Amino acid sequence: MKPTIQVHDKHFEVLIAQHILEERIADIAQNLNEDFAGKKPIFLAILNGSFMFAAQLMKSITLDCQITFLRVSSYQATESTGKVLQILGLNESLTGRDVIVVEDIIDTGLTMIEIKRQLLAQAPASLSIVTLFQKPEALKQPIDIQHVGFELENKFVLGYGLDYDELGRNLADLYVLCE
Ligand SMILES: O=P(O)(O)OC[C@H]1O[C@H](OP(=O)(O)OP(=O)(O)O)[C@H](O)[C@@H]1O
Ligand SMILES: Nc1nc2[nH]cnc2c(=O)[nH]1
Repeated sequence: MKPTIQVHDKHFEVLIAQHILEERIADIAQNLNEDFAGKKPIFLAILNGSFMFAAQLMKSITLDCQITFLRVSSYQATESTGKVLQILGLNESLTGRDVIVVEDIIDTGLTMIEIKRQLLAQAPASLSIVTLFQKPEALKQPIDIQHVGFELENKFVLGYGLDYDELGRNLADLYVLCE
């Protein structure tokens, strides 16, 4: 039996070890270095979950580039419009820039679809999406993602920046909820 850890009331086991995650992140960085050779992209890392992925990715990026950290807040605007997602912390103009959005996970895809819509309104030269994890079966609408680190089954995961009720973000491996 695999060893498990407990976070709050739930048990998790290792799904992907740190060294595998970090080898794949180095490959993604290499692809980005090639895709954006001669350009000065701006990386937009979506907090909180992407902090560990973004830090590891940037260590292998050799381009002249900027990085900035955004938060998205979703709140109930009115009963009729339902959930509204607002991007916070974006002070730079993205017009004419090569923008690379860095996410930890795309699950239903609804967060990323809305982030994309708002960023495209600023007329960037290009908009690329990089996510460490994606759950293809959970996607609610098709979405163009340029770089995916790992495709996962539709199960709750934890660690490497991702939380369960705010705990577990500091775990160096990726864990999955035990069945
Ligand atoms: O594809 P979706 O179903 O929309 O889910 C993906 C979103 O969920 C996570 O963020 P979360 O809201 O948990 O915030 P956090 O990054 O601060 O943990 C993740 O970082 C994505 O932003
Ligand atoms: N921690 C965590 N956050 C998520 N946000 C969307 N999907 C997930 C998931 O599987 N785990």
